[in-house]
Amino acid sequence: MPRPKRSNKPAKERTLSRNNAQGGNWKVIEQTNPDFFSYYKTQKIIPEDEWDEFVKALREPLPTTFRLTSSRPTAHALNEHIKQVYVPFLTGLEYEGKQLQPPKPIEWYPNQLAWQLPVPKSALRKNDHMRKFQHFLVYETDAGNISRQEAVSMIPPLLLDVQPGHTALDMCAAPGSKSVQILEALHGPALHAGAGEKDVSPQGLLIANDSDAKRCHLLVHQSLHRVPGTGMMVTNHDATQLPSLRLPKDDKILEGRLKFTPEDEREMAKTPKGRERAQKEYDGMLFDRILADVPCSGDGTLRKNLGIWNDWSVGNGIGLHTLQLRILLRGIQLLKPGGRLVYSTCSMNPMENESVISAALSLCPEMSILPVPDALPGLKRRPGLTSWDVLDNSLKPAPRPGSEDAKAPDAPEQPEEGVAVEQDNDKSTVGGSKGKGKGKGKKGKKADGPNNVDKKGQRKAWTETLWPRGDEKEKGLEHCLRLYPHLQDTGAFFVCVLVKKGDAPVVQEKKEEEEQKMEVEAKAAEKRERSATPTPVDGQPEAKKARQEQEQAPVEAVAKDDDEKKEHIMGGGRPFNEEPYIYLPGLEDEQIQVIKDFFGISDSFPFSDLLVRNAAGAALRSVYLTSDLTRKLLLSNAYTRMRLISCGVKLFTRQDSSKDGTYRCRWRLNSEGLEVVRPFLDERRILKVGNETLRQVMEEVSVKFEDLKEEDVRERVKAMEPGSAILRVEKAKGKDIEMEEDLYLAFWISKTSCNLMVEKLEKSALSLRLYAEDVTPHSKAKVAAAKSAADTPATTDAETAAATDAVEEEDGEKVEAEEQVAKEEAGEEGLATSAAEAA
Ligand SMILES: C[S@@+](CC[C@H](N)C(=O)[O-])C[C@H]1O[C@@H](n2cnc3c(N)ncnc32)[C@H](O)[C@@H]1O
Repeated sequence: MPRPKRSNKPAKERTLSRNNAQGGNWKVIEQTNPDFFSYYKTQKIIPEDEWDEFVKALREPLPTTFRLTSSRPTAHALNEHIKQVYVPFLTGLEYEGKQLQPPKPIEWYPNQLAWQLPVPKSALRKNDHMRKFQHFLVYETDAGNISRQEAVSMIPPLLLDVQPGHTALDMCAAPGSKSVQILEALHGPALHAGAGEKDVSPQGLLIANDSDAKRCHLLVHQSLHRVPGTGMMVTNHDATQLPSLRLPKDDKILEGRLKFTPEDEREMAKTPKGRERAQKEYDGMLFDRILADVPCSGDGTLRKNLGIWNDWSVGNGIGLHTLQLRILLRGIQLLKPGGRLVYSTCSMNPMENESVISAALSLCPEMSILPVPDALPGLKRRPGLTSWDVLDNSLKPAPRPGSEDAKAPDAPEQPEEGVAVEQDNDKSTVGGSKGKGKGKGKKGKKADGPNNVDKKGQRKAWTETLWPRGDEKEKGLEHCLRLYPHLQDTGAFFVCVLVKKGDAPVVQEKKEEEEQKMEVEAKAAEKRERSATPTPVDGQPEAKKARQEQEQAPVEAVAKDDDEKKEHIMGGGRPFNEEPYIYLPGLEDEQIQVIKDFFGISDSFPFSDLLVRNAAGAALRSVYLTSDLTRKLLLSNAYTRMRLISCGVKLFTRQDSSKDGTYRCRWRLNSEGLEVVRPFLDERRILKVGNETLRQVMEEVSVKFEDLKEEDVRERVKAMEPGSAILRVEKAKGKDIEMEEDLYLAFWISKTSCNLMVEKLEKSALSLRLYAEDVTPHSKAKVAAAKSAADTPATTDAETAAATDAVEEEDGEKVEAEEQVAKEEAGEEGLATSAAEAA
């Protein structure tokens, strides 16, 4: 899009008109900050002759960017759909007298699977064609086929070069856009339709970690569910203290084990015999790939986080330097010899970038920077700095430890940890382990607090690692990548690719303090598990007895217990109140045997990798599948030690109805796990239907057997045993589209009717793609309600407004709605609900 003409008005007015143009009513922010400009001019981050262009770009709104979930079978078809349908549809448009540009592929993104749309938000909302496209983006995002992500934020995972089979760690992962990219890479590249089946479960492992528990849950529900993987785990540690995880030297020691008990954990951590056993039986886990996308001051996000213009200070970056360095150093310890680590920030400040890298390289001679000049052809980048100044908040040289300046009584104190910003997703939030909250560390001029004095009550000196050491050229710091807004109309970013020598010695750091913390966790877990596990009766094994009792008990009651506030387990000084993960005894478990028979699951399915999340270790509500490697980890480390928030793929969910007698198997296949389990199923639960039936079940909440239009489908459904099934549509046809790949959807067959078991938004996305409109009952009801409430003139307005609101909601509100859908749409009860909904 041609940029709106810049006027010569002062910055304040310019900002106001920009906000109005975007349809917002934010408070006016002056897009200027003299300290910011002087600081970066002094640091010479931009050549003199590019400065004005750089500043101009910083003041422009950021274009919309998105990428396709490359590992999904639909990726290429959807990309073609954008090219063939939407690009022509969005070409030649005008808005307020200006030409609007259609989306264009991001040049350097592999396989042209990422796009940039340089159109102001107001045009997206108000131009009819653009609004339709926005609608499409919203639904495909909710369905997990598209991720809205800042272009430069896509770079670190690409340079990490993750391959299927790798073990990867994302140290600061929330909200998760880069973790999703890593998972996609673990899956391997998407296959073009018709290229045949591929293993849908990613090889290898990703541990996505974040120190903020709430953000960890966001990570699970908002991001990782897009690329369900049996080798995915989410943990909640301070990345500077990530524990070394054990892996068994010989798998035999895991035989017959269903969990790693807190007693095991305590023994291994505490007693000499236990330590000896740990050394004999286990290795510490190291990773092939590590991403350290650390909390940072975020001034690279100025184009969308306008508040940074006001809040920016030298101290914000300096205050995060030590935390960033400590995270990087822990990452280096956990990296395999020969492995690759990518360090990145959305900050332009050398205090958070080159100085961190330089210090780490001085401390870790086994590491070096990998030059990547040929990676991502088309990406414009600038080299890393090899010299910089450490300045205080008055932009004067800061006192270097040991220098005369530092000893002076009026030497400025080092700022505390500052404001950390997260760069991804359109809604930005302030993140950071410490230094959260605006204003903290601002201007770095707080009065002496406990953090600014050492144990002897002396003022803390500035950190030596902030300063360049003079060997930055030899260290190859110019091989770092600096991405700036004026180069390709993006945000700013810093990326450095580091590699560890293949023959580097392995350092398994073990802090006593860390072990003590783990012991406290283990004790608390033990206590909690004891109180949650029913006492054994009649000499039966605990888990079996528990399972039998629980099976007889009404599930509602169990569910209620599960939901009750759980005991907090303190770990690292922070609460940890997650349920344990316990493996089921494979086919020895009665429920799993029922599931196997009902769905016709082949013997080659890894039944021993199925687990549950409850202290009783019984199949009560959900059954998950993990990879073999995940299983080894979970059976060698207590979940409390791992601070495990989530792992594996939810395959089966218990489906209860008032008429339980109707169903031999009360378990339904989860949409999320469908692709994982499908290759192991025989034909008994697969219902092949044509386009007519597909349209029917898309339009109705539930369809009675006798109303099914396709006769053969009607007969087949009647003959099938009630319960969960999979709908298969070969080459589904819609308005102007014929899908190349077969469509598989979770389905439910009750006694007299049947219905889809797909999340509402996912159903809407599919409908839009197939029929170019949302034909689902959910959308109809919503639009009707919106129409009558607001007397909205056009259907599309209401739909788009609702959809736009949905994407702009806080991430946390977009949680998976499957259970609710299941309750509403399943069986006879579902019919009643749907009737009410339709009414
Ligand atoms: C820049 S954001 C990460 C963005 C993420 N990589 C993505 O692509 O979506 C930084 C994250 O670091 C987390 N964080 C802050 N301090 C941390 C620490 N000490 N250990 C681990 N995570 C930390 C914050 O909660 C925040 O989610």
